[in-house]
Amino acid sequence: MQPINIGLMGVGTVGGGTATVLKRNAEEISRRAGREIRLFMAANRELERAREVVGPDVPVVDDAMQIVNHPDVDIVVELIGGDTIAKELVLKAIENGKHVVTANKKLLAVHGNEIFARAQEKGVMVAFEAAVAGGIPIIKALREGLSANRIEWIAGIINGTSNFILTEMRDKGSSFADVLAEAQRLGYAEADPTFDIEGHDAGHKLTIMASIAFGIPMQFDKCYLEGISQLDGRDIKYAEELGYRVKLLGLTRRTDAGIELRVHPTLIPEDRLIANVNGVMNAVMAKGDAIGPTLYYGAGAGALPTASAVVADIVDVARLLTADPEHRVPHLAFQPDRLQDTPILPIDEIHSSYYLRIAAADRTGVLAEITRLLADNGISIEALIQKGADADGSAEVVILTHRVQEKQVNRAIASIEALDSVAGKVVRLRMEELNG
Ligand SMILES: NC(=O)C1=CN([C@@H]2O[C@H](COP(=O)(O)OP(=O)(O)OC[C@H]3O[C@@H](n4cnc5c(N)ncnc54)[C@H](O)[C@@H]3O)[C@@H](O)[C@H]2O)C=CC1
Ligand SMILES: N[C@@H](CC=O)C(=O)O
Ligand code: NA
Repeated sequence: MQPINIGLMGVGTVGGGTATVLKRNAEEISRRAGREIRLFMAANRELERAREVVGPDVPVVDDAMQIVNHPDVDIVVELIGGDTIAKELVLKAIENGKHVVTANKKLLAVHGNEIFARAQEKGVMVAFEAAVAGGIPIIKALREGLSANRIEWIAGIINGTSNFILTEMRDKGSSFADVLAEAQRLGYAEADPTFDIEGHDAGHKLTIMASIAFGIPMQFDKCYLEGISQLDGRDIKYAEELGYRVKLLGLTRRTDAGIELRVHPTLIPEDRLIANVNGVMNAVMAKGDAIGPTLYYGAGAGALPTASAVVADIVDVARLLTADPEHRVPHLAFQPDRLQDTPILPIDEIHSSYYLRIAAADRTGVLAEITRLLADNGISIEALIQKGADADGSAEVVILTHRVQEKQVNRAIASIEALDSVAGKVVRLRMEELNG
């Protein structure tokens, strides 16, 4: 039987890892796929670097369109990134009737609706396991393993770079800038690392998971994003004193009013498994109505872990090449004509519990004023601690609230900030129990 020809576009961190895994495990991979999987051609901006990686037998070009238009390429693997040239290449590959494997979460979160519609029309597959939580087979789990369930919520640590930064800062006291530079050196960070630290990358991945979990179109523009760059070390420390870890969490939840879709630093009780996911590791919890809470853990970034997912997708596509398109697993788990336009809730309509840190004058009556304002807004207090008074007579009050709608907390914060006895802005972080 003829080998299956792979056209590899982008031979950087993930592309290099993919070439390595295809070569290293060639025998096992072909036994699984039923055919030899051959790296047929590669494209990379830096030709020499790519040649060193793929070896002398694989032609390397600098114009990836040559791969997309090559009549003998069966599967195009897009590992360039971004949503400009990558979008052009993927759409052209689909138009040419080629199957696509990509790790590009931004491309799918922003343009996925168009890409999957075109792929559906042309009867080709677009596989994207590597786009969410790197090597963890979370797309497979959500799309196939949990297909009996009504999924209630998904919560994940899905940006390896941010988790690496938070862990190194906590464990080694390293500076934010130094750890970010290390994450870049290790190939974890996006080409523009603000995507990692400001929550965009996690938002892209969460958007994709929400779409698959709830059968809704991709709606990245409605995803609430807050990253870790503004986190204050004091809040991480106080949270720990109260028994919580702070993680950058992506959370999507089905409610009667609509779907919550949000990424932000989150306090999680320290005894939850997910609170103890450290370094570049990712973890995703998914709660189904039948199975209850489930947890998936593994490396979320890096050359070989991400290549693991890319190559698994290549094997999947290879196995299904001859299957009637109607009998393949739908791209977004639900049949394309059965997606629903369930609304995504604006952030002030979500429900959460909250951590509040307030700089208040250390004098009688201030605490009573603050707690009264919270009560006036229907907010009840779960815990309250006061941190020592400074020389200037101000103290820090840390309050944990019970679950409440975000707009109530915002109202309470505005009136607390207006008190003469309160200085500056109230720090507000969201908290999630994640106990099913
Ligand atoms: N690095 C990681 O751990 C992970 C990355 N991803 C995604 O995988 C994709 C690739 O990421 P990395 O490998 O980290 O990036 P990278 O920057 O290491 O590699 C990209 C490669 O594409 C090449 N390139 C850029 N423009 C090109 C063009 N017009 N034609 C041909 N080649 C071109 C560059 O020369 C470079 O070698 C991105 O979509 C990223 O979001 C997904 C999961 C994990
Ligand atoms: N930059 C991303 C790479 C994987 O998706 C991350 O840090 O998680
Ligand atoms: Na994955």
